[in-house]
Amino acid sequence: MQKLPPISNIIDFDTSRLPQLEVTRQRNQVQPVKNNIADLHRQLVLQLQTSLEADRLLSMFFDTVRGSIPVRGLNYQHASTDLHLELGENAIHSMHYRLNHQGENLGELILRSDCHFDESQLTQLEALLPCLLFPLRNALLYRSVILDALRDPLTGAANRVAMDQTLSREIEMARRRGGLPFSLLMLDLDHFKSINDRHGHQGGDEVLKAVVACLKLQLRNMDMLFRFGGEEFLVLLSNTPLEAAGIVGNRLCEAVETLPFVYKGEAVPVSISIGCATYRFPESLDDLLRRADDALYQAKRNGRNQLRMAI
Ligand SMILES: Nc1nc2c(ncn2[C@@H]2O[C@H](COP(=O)(O)OP(=O)(O)OP(=O)(O)O)[C@@H](O)[C@H]2O)c(=O)[nH]1
Repeated sequence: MQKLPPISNIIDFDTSRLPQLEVTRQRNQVQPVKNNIADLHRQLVLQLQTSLEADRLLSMFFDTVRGSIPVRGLNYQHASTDLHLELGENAIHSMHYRLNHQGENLGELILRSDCHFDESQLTQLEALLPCLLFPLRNALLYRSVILDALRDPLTGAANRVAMDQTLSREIEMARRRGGLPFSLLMLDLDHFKSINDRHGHQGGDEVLKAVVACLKLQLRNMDMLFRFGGEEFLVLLSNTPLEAAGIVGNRLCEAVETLPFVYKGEAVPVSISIGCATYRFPESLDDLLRRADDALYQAKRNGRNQLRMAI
C-alpha cells in the first residue's frame, strides 16, 4: 500500500490565498486567472450554502474545482463523525490538507491529480478551499447531532430510533426487489440481573460496553448493531440467508463466552442467547421480529448461551 505523506498543509480562514492572489497576479499581470478564480469563489460560496450534508458539499466543491484545475479525485475523512468519502478516481500525485476552523479539526482532504500541481494551480486551489470551511463546519455539526440522536450514549451502538428507521427501509427494499434475503439476530445477555446485583450498575454498564465492542469486532462493516432495550440487542445482516446468519450468530455466542472480562480484579463470565430469523417475503416487520423473539425465547429456555433458528 502506498504510504501517504504526512499532512503539512493547514487550511484555515486566515490562510486564504485569495487576497494574496490579488497581489501576486497584479505583479505578474495574469488578470484572467484572478477573474476566473474570483468568479469560481463567488459561485462556490453560493453553491455551498445550499446543503447541510457534508458529502454533498464536498461533491459540489469537487465538481466546481475540477472545472478549472485538473483534479482527478478527492478523498475526505473526518474521524469523529465517522465520515469517509472518495470521489472521482485515484491518481499518483496528491495534495494533502488538514482543514481547521478556529482550532477545530474539520477533517483531512486529499486532492489527486495525474501530474504535479503547479504553483498557479495550488494558488487557485488554496484560494477556493476556505469557501468550504464554514459550510463544512455547519454540516459536520449537523451530522454529529443526527448521529447522537441515533446512537446509544453508553455503548455507541445504534439506538431504537435508528433500528426502526433502518429495518423499515430494509423491509421496503426487500419487498421492492422481490425478497432479497436479510437476517436478524436478536440477542440478550444471560443472567444480566445477577451481574448487576454482584458488581453494581456500573459493573453492568462496563459489561454492556465490552460486549458491544466484542460484537463489533466479529461483524462486518455493513452489518448493523442496535441496542433496543437494556440488555437487548439486534444485529441486521443485509444480503444474508438463514444458514450464513446462523454461522455469524454462533460466532457471536462463542466470542462473548470467551471474552476475558475482568471487573475490579474479578473475572465476570458473560454469555448471550440469540434468536435468528430470515426475512420471508412478504411478511411484516412485526412478524419477522416476533419470529426472532420466539427463537430467542427458545434459546433462553434451552439453557442460554446458544443460538436458535426461527421457524
Ligand atoms: N447496568 C445496567 N443494567 C441494565 C441496563 N438496562 C437494563 N439493565 C438491567 O438488566 C437486567 C435485565 O434482567 P432480566 O430481564 O431479568 O434478565 P436477565 O437477568 O439477563 O435474565 P435472562 O435474560 O433470562 O438470562 C435488569 O436487572 C436491568 O436493571 C443498563 O443500561 N445498565
